[in-house]
Amino acid sequence: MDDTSEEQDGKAQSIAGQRAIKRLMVPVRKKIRIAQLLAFLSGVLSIAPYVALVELGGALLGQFDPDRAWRIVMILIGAYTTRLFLYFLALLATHVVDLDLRSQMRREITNKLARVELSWFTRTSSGQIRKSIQDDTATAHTVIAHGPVEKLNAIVSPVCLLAYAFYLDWRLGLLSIATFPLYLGMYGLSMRGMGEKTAQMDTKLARVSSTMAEFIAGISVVKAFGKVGQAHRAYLEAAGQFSQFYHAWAMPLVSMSCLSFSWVSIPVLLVVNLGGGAALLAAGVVTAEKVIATTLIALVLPGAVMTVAMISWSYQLAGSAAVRLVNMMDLPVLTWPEIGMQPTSFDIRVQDVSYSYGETRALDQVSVEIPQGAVTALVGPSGSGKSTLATLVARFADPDEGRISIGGVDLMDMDEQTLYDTVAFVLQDAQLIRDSLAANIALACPAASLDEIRQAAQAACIDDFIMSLPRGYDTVVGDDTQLSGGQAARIAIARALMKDAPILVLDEATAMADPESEALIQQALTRLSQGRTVLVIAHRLASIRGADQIVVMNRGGIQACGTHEQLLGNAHYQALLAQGEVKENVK
Ligand SMILES: Nc1ncnc2c1ncn2[C@@H]1O[C@H](COP(=O)(O)OP(=O)(O)OP(=O)(O)O)[C@@H](O)[C@H]1O
Repeated sequence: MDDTSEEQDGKAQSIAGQRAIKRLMVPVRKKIRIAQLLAFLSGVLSIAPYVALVELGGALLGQFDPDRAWRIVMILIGAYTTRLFLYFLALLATHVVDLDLRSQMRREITNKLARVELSWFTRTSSGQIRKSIQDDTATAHTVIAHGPVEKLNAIVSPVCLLAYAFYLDWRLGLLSIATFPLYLGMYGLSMRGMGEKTAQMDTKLARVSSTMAEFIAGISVVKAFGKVGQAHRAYLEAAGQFSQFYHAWAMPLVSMSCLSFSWVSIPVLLVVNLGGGAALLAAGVVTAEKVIATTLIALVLPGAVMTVAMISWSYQLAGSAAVRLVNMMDLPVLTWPEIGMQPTSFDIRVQDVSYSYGETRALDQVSVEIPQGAVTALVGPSGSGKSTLATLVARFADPDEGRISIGGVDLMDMDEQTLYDTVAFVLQDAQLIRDSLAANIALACPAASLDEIRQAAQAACIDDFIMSLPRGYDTVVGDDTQLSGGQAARIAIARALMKDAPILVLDEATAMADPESEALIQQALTRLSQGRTVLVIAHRLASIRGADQIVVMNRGGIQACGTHEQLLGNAHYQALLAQGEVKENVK
């Protein structure tokens, strides 16, 4: 991507970020307004010390009046305490709002995740989800809890102070901002395009962290093949690009903003305000206390501009986080009927089903009948749409076109409980949870007794292994032990056996298992398949030969359907067998 399109992209991201922040704040807008009202009042009261200074000067330096001086001090203390108290209340209110909003967003996202299409999880990493729920909600903190109050205070306070300086004497007022146009002009120039640049920085940083994550995730393979240099090149390139971009952006920015600050540095402000003030004093048009008050006001004004700039930048930084949060909240969810229909038989009918992942058409007008109580094997080259078809039957997503029904009932007319009581699946990635082996097996029926769990484990050929572990069925996956792919697959089969659903969607997870483990898995699968409607993504010739029906897929369509013997004359089927897309059983 060239610099101009990156900048345009950055601009669009920056606008989208600010829109997303506004959208996130909608539920708390009223409360934020109340906090801002408190911050406004506190900002107005910031003039109290300067008013007191001038009045005290009058009471002590002019006609000496200790009672009046005392009253002024008391009023000053009261006003100053009230200012601090109001500011404290405003920040307290926004922090409470922030905590509420963050927990509301986290709850909303987790509720969403519970209803989102299961296929979304296959294309989204757990790292991305964790980042949104944990980090992005925390990034939003500055713009919810601090931004609205601190920015308003940083604007109201100097405006009131300036108004008071002009009220004291317009010439002193002008002196207090004499160098400001130069400062603001140069500072404004240095900050040009800040929003776009910040969005670009975020994109480049994300690239650095994703290339780093890819490099670390694949380090063992990369090392084993002696390609370390090649693999971390992507990371080095991303880091180099970020460094060049940051250097090109930050160097002129830093020098320009340093130059701009010199116009409001303390010596310059003192020379201008005290020098000019002394001249006016000598001319007898102002008093000493007024000169001191306006000089002090001039000294605090640049800080306020800095605060506004810093908070504006934090809004830019929070923009990308807000966009990710809004995207999560807007995820499309599967809808389920309140009262679902119950299938009375368990044959599956796929009618004219099409499904695309973005631009990729994975299934194109697929129709197939999967008879009850029989084993149907899906075979086809890699990418032909086998997994997509199998997961649509388990309603991981809804077809773009066409319908899938079980026992004549459209999947969309079944409630969630009925569907998942009817369909169990064992996929390549066994997905064990960080809990005891017993809990992993009894996931679908937590009330199951240890005896029942052991029966399922025995049928899945994994009981012996579990009993050999020091903590047996209490062994916690991930903490006490790590399981091999074959062992995890058998736990998943035991889990499906316990669930005892009439339909089984199966991706033969034997590809990576050793021969002994493969034989055990095969034995377990045979037991699991008995008496059920089975849709299996087959990787072995043995399971294909034994299947009641073989569906040959290619490029998202069905090429042929029949038994092994019937298909032997089919060119696609022969090609699959010849190319070894399905392998001989090792048993
Ligand atoms: N999450 C995804 N995002 C984008 N495209 C995808 C996704 N999953 C699959 N595809 C694409 O959809 C098509 C069908 O993929 P699918 O995984 O269903 O095929 P498959 O026959 O099961 O392949 P394999 O045997 O390699 O698992 C392929 O072109 C694939 O690249």
